[in-house]
Amino acid sequence: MTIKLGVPSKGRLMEKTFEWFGARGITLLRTGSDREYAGAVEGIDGVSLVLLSAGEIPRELAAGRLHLGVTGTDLVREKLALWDQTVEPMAELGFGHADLILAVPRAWIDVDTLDDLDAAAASFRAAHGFRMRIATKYHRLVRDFLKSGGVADYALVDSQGATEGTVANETAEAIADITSSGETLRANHLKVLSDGLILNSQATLWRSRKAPMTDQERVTLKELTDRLL
Ligand SMILES: Nc1ncnc2c1ncn2[C@@H]1O[C@H](COP(=O)(O)OP(=O)(O)OP(=O)(O)O)[C@@H](O)[C@H]1O
Ligand SMILES: O=P(O)(O)OC[C@H]1O[C@H](OP(=O)(O)OP(=O)(O)O)[C@H](O)[C@@H]1O
Repeated sequence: MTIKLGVPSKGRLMEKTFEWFGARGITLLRTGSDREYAGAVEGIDGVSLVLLSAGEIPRELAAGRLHLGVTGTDLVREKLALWDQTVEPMAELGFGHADLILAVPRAWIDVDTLDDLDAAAASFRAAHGFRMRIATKYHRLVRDFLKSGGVADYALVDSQGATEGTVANETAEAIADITSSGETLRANHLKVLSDGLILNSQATLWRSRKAPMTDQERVTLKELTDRLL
């Protein structure tokens, strides 16, 4: 029986996570061919590496199938309703920084705040006969944010990628997505509302509150976290 550590299976998050563990004397590596999602942990016994999509790590932690996992704050808050009852943040890793924001077309010169958006939403509905559409993959976070901001007259449109393109493609009027450098927003003629920051996110090491452990696994987990934190 081993402690299961979930890490994003590709891209920037995987590479930076490998570096972060490596700097603490724990080597994470992919094994097998380039395309095989198999991995190993060196430098400590009793820990196995599970490579999977960053978006699936919250669910696996909550289900207790992973003991530890690395993924963004945004994905944990979005995917887990009562996130603090199922997972515990152990360390912010200092990379994967991104802001979840609400943005509208730059051409909407009268819309700079949530209050303005609320007013624009009402006139949009009156003019078009349907609700202003906001494209996002962060349904829970956006709904909660708009509720607390007093905006109600909108419809969410699901967008799992290239979300900033939905406005030019006329499938949405506004978007809520992650931004880092701001390049993608600029290139798609969008601007962030002045009070449109929904969440600051970064890559974080999480511990499952739900994963069952044997006494030996408990000892291994303690040894691992002592070395990492
Ligand atoms: N441009 C960016 N800069 C920094 N971090 C980002 C950026 N885009 C996304 N992230 C972060 O990276 C993490 C993974 O996001 P991503 O959407 O790629 O995961 P995913 O849904 O698992 O993707 P996939 O299904 O393609 O594996 C999230 O926590 C997100 O905040
Ligand atoms: O502010 P920037 O530095 O331009 O980064 C923001 C972009 O990065 C992410 O997309 P990603 O490249 O992961 O592709 P996706 O559209 O498939 O999510 C995110 O969804 C934004 O589109």
